[in-house]
Amino acid sequence: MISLNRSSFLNKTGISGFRSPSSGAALRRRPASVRVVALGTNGRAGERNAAVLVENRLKEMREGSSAIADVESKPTVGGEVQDEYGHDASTEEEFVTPWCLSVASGYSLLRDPHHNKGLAFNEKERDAHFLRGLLPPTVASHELQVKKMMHNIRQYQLPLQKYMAMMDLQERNERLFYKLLIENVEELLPIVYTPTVGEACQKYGSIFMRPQGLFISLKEKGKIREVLRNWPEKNIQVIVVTDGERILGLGDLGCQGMGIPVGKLSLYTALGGVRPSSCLPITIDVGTNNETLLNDEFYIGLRQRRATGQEYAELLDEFMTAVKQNYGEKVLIQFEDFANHNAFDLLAKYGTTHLVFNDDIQGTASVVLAGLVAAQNLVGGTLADHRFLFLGAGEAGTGIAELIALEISKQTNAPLEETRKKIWLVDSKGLIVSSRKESLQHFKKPWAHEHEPINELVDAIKAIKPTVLIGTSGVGRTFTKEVVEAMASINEKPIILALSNPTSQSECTAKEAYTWSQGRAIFASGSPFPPVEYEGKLFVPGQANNAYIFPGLGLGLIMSGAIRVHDDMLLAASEALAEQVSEENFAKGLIFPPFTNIRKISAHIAAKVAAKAYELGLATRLPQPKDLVTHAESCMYSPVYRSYR
Ligand SMILES: O=C([O-])CC(=O)C(=O)O
Ligand SMILES: [Mg+2]
Repeated sequence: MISLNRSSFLNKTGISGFRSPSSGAALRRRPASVRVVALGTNGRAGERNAAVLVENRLKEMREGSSAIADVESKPTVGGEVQDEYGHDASTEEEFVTPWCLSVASGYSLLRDPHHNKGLAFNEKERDAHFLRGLLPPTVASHELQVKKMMHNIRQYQLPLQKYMAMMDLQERNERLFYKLLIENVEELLPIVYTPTVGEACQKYGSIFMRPQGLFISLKEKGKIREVLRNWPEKNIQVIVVTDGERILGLGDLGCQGMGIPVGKLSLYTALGGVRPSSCLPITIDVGTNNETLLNDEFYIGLRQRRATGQEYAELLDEFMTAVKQNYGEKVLIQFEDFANHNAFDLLAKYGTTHLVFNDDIQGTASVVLAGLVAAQNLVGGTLADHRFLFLGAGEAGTGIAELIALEISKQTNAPLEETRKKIWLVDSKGLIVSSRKESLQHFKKPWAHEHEPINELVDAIKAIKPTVLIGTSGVGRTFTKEVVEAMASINEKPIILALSNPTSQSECTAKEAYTWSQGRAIFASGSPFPPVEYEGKLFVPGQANNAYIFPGLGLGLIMSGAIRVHDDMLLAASEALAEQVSEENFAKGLIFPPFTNIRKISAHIAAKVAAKAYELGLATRLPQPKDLVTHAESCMYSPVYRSYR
C-alpha cells in the first residue's frame, strides 16, 4: 500500500488541497468526499491507475452534482465560508477527518460496493486494476448479472431471505442492486420496503450483518458533529431520520428501526434518481420502551427506556444543528416514523429553520390526496362533494385530513375552518367531537366538530354517511364486514383506503373490501395486495403509499435548491401524481399509476415541486431551467456501470 498524498500525485490528478495525515498540512480547498483506499498500487502504473480512478470519482461527483449538488457555487451560508462542495470551511479544524484521499484497486476494489462490478470487470480493467486472478475467467454483462440475481432471489421461499439477499447485494455491488430494483420495481418493492422491511426491523438484531446508515445514540451526545464526519460521504443531500418509536404500524422498535431510513433512501435513488452517495440514513437511539427488545440478547440498541423531555429535545436539537452546520441549509431532512407526541412538535419546531418534512404526516397526505383527486374520474363530481371519515387520528390521519381541507379550500374559495367540517375522525375513544375538545391532543382539536359522542366506527359511518373511509389507525382488521357493508349500503362506489402498514396492520384486505362491497369498492392500501378475482372479474388494488411522493418531492427540492418545504409543494406533488393516472389505469379501476413508471412519475412530481419552489421564491438554484421535467430526468442517477480504463 502506498500513500497517495504526495504532491507529484496530486499534480498529476489536478487535485489540490487536502489534509495530509502525515505532514499535517491542511489546505482549505480539498475535494471533500473522495475517499478511496490504495492497495497494490505500485510504482508508476499504480499511480496512473489511481489517478484514473480519482479522476473518475471526481468527474462522477461533478457530473452528478452539476445538476443537483453544489459544486459550482461557493455560497456563503450564515456568514460561514464554505468550500467548493458547499461544506463549512470556516476553520482549519473543520477539515480534520479520519480518512484521506486514496484509491481502491485489486482486492479492495472488489470489496468497495460503490465501484465493484464483480464479473462485469472486463479484461482491460482486470489488467489495469490488479484484478487478475481475483476473479474467475468469465466476463459477465450487467444484464446477465441482473438475470442471475433475480433467478437467485426467486429461489428463496421467505421474503425475509430475499430482503437479506438484497441488502447483501447493496453492500456488495451498489449499481447492480439499483439496476435490479429499478428494472423489477413491482416485484422487489415489497422486499426492500413494506411489508418485508417491517419484519426485517423486528428481527434486525438477529439478521444484522454489516451496519448500514449512521447510528446516533445518547452516548454520542455532545459529539454529533464528529459522528456525522465519520460518514464516508460528505456531499449529503437527503437524510431520512427516525427515532424508531413508531415503525410502520408495528410500534416501538428502537434502534432496529434503521431498516426504515435505509429502505426509504434506497427508494430515493431507485424511484427518484437521487445519487446513493448523497443519501444518509440515520437512526437516533434514545432507548426503547419495547420490553421484548430490551430483553432480547440480540438487540442492537441502547438497553434503556426512552429518554424524553429535555434530554430528548437536546439530543434532537444538537442533531438538527449539526446537520445544518455540516451539510448546509439545503440538505433535506425527512422525519420518519416518529411517535405522534414528537412528530408534530419536531415538524413545527424545525419547519421554519430547516428544509424538513414529515413523511408520515405530509408525504402520506400528498399521495392520498392524489388518489382521491384521481378517484373523481371514477365516481364523478369534485372533492368538495365528499364526506370523509377516518379511523385513526395520528400523523397520517390528521395530515391527510388537513391537506384535503386545504385542497377543497383552494378549489372552492371556502375558508379552511369550513372545509374541515367535511372531515370526521375516529380515534381509540370514538368519534372526535367538540365535547371532547379539552382532553384532545393539539393536533386533533381542529377536527372536533359538533356532534353527539359515538363510540363505534360502524355507528359513526351510519351517522356521518361518509363517501370516503380512510384507515390510518395502525391496527389491523378494523374494517370489519359490518364496516365495509355499511359503506357499501350508503354509496354506489365507496372509496375505502386501508393505509396502515405493513400488511398485518392493514385495516382490511383487498379481497375483503371487494367481496364485502360486492365488487363496488374503490380500494387502495398502504402495503401491496395481489389482484383479486370476484365473480369472474379481476380487481387490481392500488397502493396508496408515500413512496409515490417522497422520491420525486425530494428530487424537486434538491434540484431547485429549495430551502423550505411549503404546503403548496405537497399540493403540487399531489397534483402531479394524480395527472399521471391514465385512462387505461382508470379503466381497471385504479386511482394510482403502476410503480413500473415511477421514475417518469417522479420526474413530473419533481418538476411541479421545483416550479412551486421557484414561484414561492424558495429556490436558490438560479436561473430556473426552462423545461423542468427534462431537467429532472437529466438529474437522475442511472446505475449503469462506469468504465475504468
Ligand atoms: O413506510 C411505509 O410503507 C409508509 C409509511 O411511511 C408508514 O407506514 O409509516
Ligand atoms: Mg413512515
